[in-house]
Amino acid sequence: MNDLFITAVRVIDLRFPTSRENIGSDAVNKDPDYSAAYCIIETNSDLRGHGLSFTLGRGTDLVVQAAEYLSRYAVNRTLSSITEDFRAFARQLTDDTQFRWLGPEKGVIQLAAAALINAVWDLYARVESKPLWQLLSEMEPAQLIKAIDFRYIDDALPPEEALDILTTRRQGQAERLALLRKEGYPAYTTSAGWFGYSEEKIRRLSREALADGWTYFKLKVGGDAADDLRRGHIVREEIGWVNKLMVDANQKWGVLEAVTRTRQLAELQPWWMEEPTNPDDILGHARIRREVPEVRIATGEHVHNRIMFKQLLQAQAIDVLQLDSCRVAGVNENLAIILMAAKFNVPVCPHAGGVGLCEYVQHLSVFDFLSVSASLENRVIEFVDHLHEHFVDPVRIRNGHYLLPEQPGYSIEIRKESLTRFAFPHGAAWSTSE
Ligand SMILES: C[C@H](O)[C@@H](O)CC(=O)C(=O)O
Ligand SMILES: [Mg+2]
Repeated sequence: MNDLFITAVRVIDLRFPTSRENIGSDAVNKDPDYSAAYCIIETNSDLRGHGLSFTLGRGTDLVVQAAEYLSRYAVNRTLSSITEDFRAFARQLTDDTQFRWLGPEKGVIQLAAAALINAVWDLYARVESKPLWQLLSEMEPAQLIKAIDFRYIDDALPPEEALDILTTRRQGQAERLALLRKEGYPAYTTSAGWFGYSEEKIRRLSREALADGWTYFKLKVGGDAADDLRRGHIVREEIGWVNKLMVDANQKWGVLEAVTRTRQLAELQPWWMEEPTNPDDILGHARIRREVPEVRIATGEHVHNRIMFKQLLQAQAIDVLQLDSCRVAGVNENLAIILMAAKFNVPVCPHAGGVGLCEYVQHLSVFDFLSVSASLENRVIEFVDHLHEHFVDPVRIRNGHYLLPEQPGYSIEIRKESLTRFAFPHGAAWSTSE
């Protein structure tokens, strides 16, 4: 296909009123309206690129504004001028000499950069007529390396080592792909255990999820200690002790309280304890992990960039790395993080509790398995059973596994009617009391 020319970027403030049913609630984020700054890249052809960054409602307008500002680096360019030097494009977005003061590489501008960068990858994959995982896993290792910004991480992962991982892991790729085609990628469900759900609802949803074939379950904790344990035992009564249960505190505690509470929760035999404390507290995570060795420690959904992940790995602070497809600066930065995790031998289990995150991360995990880690051991992708009906190419789950996405792109395109109805504040979902 001839090179595409990017003519415009539209950014939409999209919000779903999930808080009305406590969907997505946790001990800290008690009333999330799953939302997104949603980017559409227009071109001189019928092809468009779609990308979003996940938000919780209020503040989405700030990410929209930031993405509108950053879109100047994509408009009036050919697609190939970006993809041939993808690292430079990502750097333009994350390193604008004035805008970067608002970060750098964190918060609103990082989310905005992610939405745009992911939209470019979506467009690129559509042009190549491949799902993103396939585009990535068929790219030459050297080409992938060219997309990664090694600044600030080459002390832990030099580009030559990353290249070596990608080159050696090509071996066996066909067999691994055959396995995924047959069985899918293992997953876990969070949808039974939201913080705002009653005990009856948690029991019923755990039972239903078990009947649907789920074997890994996650429960929100961080409330009253006795309540957390009681709710945990309800889930255990339903799923038994062979199936896996993870607990997620969403940053609720200081380090000392996290140590105490994680020890108490150990009686539930959690497969991991997630976000026990503030995500910026790398040494705090290391201490919790050291002082409660019987429980594995997971974090990542609020880790802003590859530099923080580098330190979590160097400090031996985590057992499970939960990258987020649009908290860091899109696919490019996630490639860096996946490669670092492989170097440190820490499994990646991506965060997907939000809108569009399941659609995104399935591609990253499949790529990880095919081209980087070459392992499924201790690896599961999160699944939440909400809002998939709004996607043109939604995730497909069978028996607790993600099936391989087949359509070209990054699976993130939202249906036109949904874009209209849930646009904030004038879409029908918000302007009328439906
Ligand atoms: C606010 C989100 O729903 C958050 O609770 C998701 C999360 O922590 C997870 O999926 O893990
Ligand atoms: Mg979480």
